[in-house]
Amino acid sequence: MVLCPVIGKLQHKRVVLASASPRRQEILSNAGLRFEVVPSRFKEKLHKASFATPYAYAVETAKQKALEVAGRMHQKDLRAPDVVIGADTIVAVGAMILEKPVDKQDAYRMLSRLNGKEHSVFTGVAIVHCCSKDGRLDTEVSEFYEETTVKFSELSEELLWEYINSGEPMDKAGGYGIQALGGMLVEYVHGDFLNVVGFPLNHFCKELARLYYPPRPADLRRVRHDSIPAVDTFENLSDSEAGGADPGQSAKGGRGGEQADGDRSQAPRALDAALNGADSRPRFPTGLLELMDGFKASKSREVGLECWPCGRLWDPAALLAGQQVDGGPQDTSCLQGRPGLPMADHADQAGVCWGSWSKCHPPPPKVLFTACKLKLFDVLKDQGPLQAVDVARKLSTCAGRTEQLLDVCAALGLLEKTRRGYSNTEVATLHLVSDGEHSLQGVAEYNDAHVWGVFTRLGLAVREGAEQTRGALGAMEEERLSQSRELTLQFMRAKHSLSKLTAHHVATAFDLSRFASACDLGGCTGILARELAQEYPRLQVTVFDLPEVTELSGGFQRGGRQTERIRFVPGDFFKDSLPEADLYVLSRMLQDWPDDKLHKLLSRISSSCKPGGGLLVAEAAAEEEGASQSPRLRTLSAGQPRSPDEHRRLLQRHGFQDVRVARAGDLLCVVLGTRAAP
Ligand SMILES: Cc1cn([C@@H]2O[C@H](COP(=O)(O)OP(=O)(O)OP(=O)(O)O)[C@@H](O)[C@H]2O)c(=O)[nH]c1=O
Repeated sequence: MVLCPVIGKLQHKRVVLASASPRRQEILSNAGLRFEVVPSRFKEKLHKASFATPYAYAVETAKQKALEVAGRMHQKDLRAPDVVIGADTIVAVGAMILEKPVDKQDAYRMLSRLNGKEHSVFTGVAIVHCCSKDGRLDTEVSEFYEETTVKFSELSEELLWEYINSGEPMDKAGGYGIQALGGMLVEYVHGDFLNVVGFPLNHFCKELARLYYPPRPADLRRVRHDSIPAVDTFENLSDSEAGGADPGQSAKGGRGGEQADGDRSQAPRALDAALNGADSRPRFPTGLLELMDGFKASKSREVGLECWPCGRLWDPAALLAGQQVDGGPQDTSCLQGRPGLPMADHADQAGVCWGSWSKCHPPPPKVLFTACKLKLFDVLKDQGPLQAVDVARKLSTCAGRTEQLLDVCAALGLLEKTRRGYSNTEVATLHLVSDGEHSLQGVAEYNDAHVWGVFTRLGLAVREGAEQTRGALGAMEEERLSQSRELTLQFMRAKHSLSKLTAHHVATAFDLSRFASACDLGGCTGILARELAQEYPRLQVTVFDLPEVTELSGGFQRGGRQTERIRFVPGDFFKDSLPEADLYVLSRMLQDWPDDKLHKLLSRISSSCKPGGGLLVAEAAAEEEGASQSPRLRTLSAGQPRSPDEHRRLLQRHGFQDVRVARAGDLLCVVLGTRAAP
């Protein structure tokens, strides 16, 4: 659940918190914000007397902290983050400003001043939007402050010293920490508690709402005269209705801003839609995954050898040569009879005669993989729109070939081509930029480096009758396991990025609150475990995966409260005993294994599962009984999707009853069975 969808507005931006304060980091990460921490080096010694009010001092200090970090980061890699957040908390007794005590005596002086009295805590916050153009850093600063009143009880000398000797006052403004032992000194608080702790989260969200959702004309008539939107406005804003403007875009009058405003003035923001759709997760990128993945389906049923655009016939063995086309000269003559036909339409046909199509033209997945490998989308994200020659210069590639690559990417809907040059489309910004929260670069990398190779061998294999699809994929799996750490990491990155897109759907397809513990078998980097822990506050989750995977999973973790309830256990689910759990989870696992292994795994789970315990299975959904051709979500999976009935029978065969099936997120089939008494 996202309480404040406006936080999601920062989701696809590179956000930096310019603060070393662990409290600020915790407040913001608990709110669901993803950010890097770069403590500011700005020395907090502005001349206090030159400020008319204590809060003006706090705001200016916050701003200087953030600007210092933006400038330093820009200088360091000529690339500033998108947003830098700075904050400064001070305690004010009248006009006197108290910051962090320098030693115990100083702490004593401060606490004595606060003793038995009311004081104000101000936190100044600066949100700096950055943009680098032609090596120059441009910034737009939004700033605000929040005030909270705190009253201390009458405290004895002895108690004050005891508190000082606890060490708690030293890194805190005014010499106390209200969130810990210092809470005992406080008689009352008026205002935002988190503001005292170091960050006014509520006001921050309102400020984001003000920046990212400028008022609609209709709202202007009834807006209140303060600049802050009413409390109930930001909680109800939805990202899913294309409603959000980017402050950068709206300032520049860019297309995104215009579109958003246009939409909003026509359709009043439905409260319902906002509440139901208040989820900052992006839509499932079906088209993109099909593009990355479609070659598996087409290779698997590759019998038609007639190229759709040109009608030429090809030998299956020639499919192997399909890989060579991305560097070599292109034969595009067969497209000439159909001028203007988008490449994507050719790609659609690829399911019928993919191999021959790929011989004539660079196959779309290869184009995509090559563009990712060259970091094309990263360059355009930071510096686009760019002309082909400029892209070629930045990538150190051949200008002519780069233009071809850009044109194909544009035809595939990954780039937009205008007179100003090429820029990323929304799907590319979301999923093809390497550092994006929902980047699928890992999938592209893995498919390109490994899966492609396996499937290009498949044509030959089918022709010679040597192997079946699963055999080929089994070989891939063996290859994966026997190879290096880098290969494992590549696989993990791919699985990690896909799981981010599906985990929420899997975790919420059924109400799992009756289970106290869960074990995610083959849980890899723990993305689903995290989602489960987040959804079910009392659930303890074990991630069980091969030792080489659990060993590397640490690199994928980020903090947060849920992590305390997640543990990683190394092991092989075919050999080792399974960790005890009320609920076993297999997410996008079953398709990976040939039938013998699949039944072995299910019977091992069945024997470990206590009566009343559960098994949750999530797989790519087959469209209907027997229909199993969709390449959707088959990424990293070997076999064919099963229909809901096939899943039901599978679980029943292994002792699970009351099997329920749900479609989740359109593309997933999630199945929950309860272990019957033996
Ligand atoms: C009153 C109060 C303050 N604080 C902490 O006091 C520091 C203020 O100092 P700052 O200069 O604003 O921040 P910093 O810690 O020096 O970090 P930076 O942002 O890098 O300057 C911040 O930590 C706050 O949490 C608490 O943890 N609890 C409280 O009740």
